[in-house]
Amino acid sequence: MTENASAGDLRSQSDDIIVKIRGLSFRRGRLVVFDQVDMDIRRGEVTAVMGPSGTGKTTLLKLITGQLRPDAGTIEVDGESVHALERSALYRLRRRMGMLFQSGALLTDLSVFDNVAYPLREHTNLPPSMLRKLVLLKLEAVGLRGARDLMPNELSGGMARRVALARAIALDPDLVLYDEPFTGQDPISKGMLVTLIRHLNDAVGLTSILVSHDVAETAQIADQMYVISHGEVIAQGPPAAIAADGSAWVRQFMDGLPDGPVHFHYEAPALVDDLLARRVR
Ligand SMILES: Nc1ncnc2c1ncn2[C@@H]1O[C@H](COP(=O)(O)OP(=O)(O)OP(=O)(O)O)[C@@H](O)[C@H]1O
Repeated sequence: MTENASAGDLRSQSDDIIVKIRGLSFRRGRLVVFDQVDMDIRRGEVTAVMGPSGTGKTTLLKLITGQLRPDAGTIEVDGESVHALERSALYRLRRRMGMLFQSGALLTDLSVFDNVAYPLREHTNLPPSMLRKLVLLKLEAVGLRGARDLMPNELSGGMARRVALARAIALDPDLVLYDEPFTGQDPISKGMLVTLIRHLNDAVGLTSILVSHDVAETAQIADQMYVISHGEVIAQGPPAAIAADGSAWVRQFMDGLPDGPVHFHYEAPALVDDLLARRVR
């Protein structure tokens, strides 16, 4: 074995973790969103991040992509410390991350084909014939090659989400971040998206981070799950281990119980004090 080969072998073993989060702390004013959080996202897997509403799941994705900066701690993506990178290096790293955000609507004036072609036109100088092939392959991967000429307003919600997914993988990212991909979908579209996320992850060789409230759907396809609440990781492991976790926090979330350690009310003074206070707001 040559020196290079052994170095490569070593790298492939230690590179098992593609996103490494250590001691992550982040506040929004007085609100502690994350307090000394550690997480490992393993390469090639689907990792779900779950937790009650407002617990910081979207914030976590924005921290991973460098849109937000932690107050303390580090986030490494493929060995690169996201928040230590110069702007141009951060943009290069971001190109390796596909994002399917809930709000990531399609460009309404562009056809399905042109929506998927958009990142390729922006970031590459591919000749048109090559670009066409790539776009058709991405659309084929989400089952919508035949819909290439439709406009976004001619698509169902589920189809639009799939086109957005084709666009998210247009630049062949290593990592895809999904923020609530199932929101607003009917059960059939939801089922289709669930299958598609798993299938793409394995067929294209991606790593997926999936933020979702949909416990059943997510548990179906995740290799690992993190449950976060009140700024901390309260459970982690494969779905079967989380399902067997008896802690009240985890049970409340996994079983969708309205009552439990997580309160329905956002932190506030006692209602009677608030109502009697001589204030205008
Ligand atoms: N721009 C902002 N300014 C101030 N506070 C914010 C801002 N964005 C989010 N927050 C607060 O940070 C916390 C985490 O928000 P985040 O959107 O990450 O939660 P989430 O877990 O994704 O919620 P949901 O499941 O409801 O989408 C919330 O309490 C929210 O009110």
